[in-house]
Amino acid sequence: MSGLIFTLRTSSSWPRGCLCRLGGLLLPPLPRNNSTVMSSDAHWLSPADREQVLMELRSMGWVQVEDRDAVFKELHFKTFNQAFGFMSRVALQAEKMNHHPEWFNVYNKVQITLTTHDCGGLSKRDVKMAKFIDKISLSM
Ligand SMILES: C[C@H](O)[C@H](O)[C@H]1CNC2=NC(N)=NC(=O)C2=N1
Repeated sequence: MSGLIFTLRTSSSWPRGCLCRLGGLLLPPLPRNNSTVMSSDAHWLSPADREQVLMELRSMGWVQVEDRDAVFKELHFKTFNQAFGFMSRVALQAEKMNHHPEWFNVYNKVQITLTTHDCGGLSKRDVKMAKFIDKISLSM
């Protein structure tokens, strides 16, 4: 039986998992787990949105991570208690949003990386979480 056979593969040069290539076509991100459909805010940021959002995040001290589609920020607090209190509030928000930071804490410093694993890159959820983090850190 003759017929066309297409293979789905993610483009190597694009943030992992964000776009699939079907021949020469670029398809929107596919949910990692076929049984669940990602909510719209867990989808990869569009190129137009990215530039605007990254400009805003950079103005708040976030930087882009070199080898992955993510943003990073290091926060300093007066004491460990303040740092941990900050982390507790962010943890509750992470559970509420079902969107969790990658973070590392030493004494009064908290290093945070945000990216959306389900789409392999930055999404609106990362932006929402970054803005929440900035708001809470300023109120500590
Ligand atoms: C199964 C669970 O809903 C998913 O793994 C959620 C949990 N927290 C998450 N956190 C982040 N940063 N990215 C995700 O894609 C994500 N997905």
